[in-house]
Amino acid sequence: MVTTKLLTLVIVVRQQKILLGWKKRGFGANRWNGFGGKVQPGETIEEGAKRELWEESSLTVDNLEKVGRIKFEFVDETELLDVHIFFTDSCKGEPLESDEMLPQWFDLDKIPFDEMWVDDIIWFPLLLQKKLFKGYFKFKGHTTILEYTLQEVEELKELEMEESGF
Ligand SMILES: CNc1ncnc2c1ncn2[C@@H]1O[C@H](COP(=O)(O)OP(=O)(O)OP(=O)(O)O)[C@@H](O)[C@H]1O
Repeated sequence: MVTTKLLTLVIVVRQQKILLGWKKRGFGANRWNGFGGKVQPGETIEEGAKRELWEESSLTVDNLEKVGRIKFEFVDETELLDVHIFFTDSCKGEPLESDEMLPQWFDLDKIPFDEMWVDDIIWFPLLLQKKLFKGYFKFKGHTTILEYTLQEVEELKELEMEESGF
């Protein structure tokens, strides 16, 4: 049976720099990524995104902008990842290291894509151009993309429809 895990990912930009965290443990360890994790029962996706941002970086934010949604499939695995991606340029506080993440600011033209998930270099340009997007990536293992689709969408509601484009 195929199950789907609901996940969040928050990309923080401030003063022309992007904040990434070095994931110290768990899924995607030893890579730079945005902040996020599993949505818990009883919280909305945006609440889950804010909670993970706070837990992993100590930053707070009033509003997150939803910018994209990507589904990930891994061959020979029965769990799909449904990642809801948010952006903020108005978070508060200073980032602090947590058990899970070591935060670091990067210039926007020096994003360390060679130490990130291999899909990131494909969709980050849309995010940085403030486009809305949806995508699907099929992985073999954790470093090979077998196939993918990535589309800009006009409206947020196109991200809400469960089966659209996937
Ligand atoms: C396959 N290509 C990918 N490309 C970019 N980002 C990816 C990703 N696959 C997963 N992600 C993100 O990685 C985090 C994992 O979160 P993850 O550690 O599993 O969640 P959470 O912190 O709840 O876990 P614990 O309960 O601590 O184990 C989460 O933000 C999720 O969106």
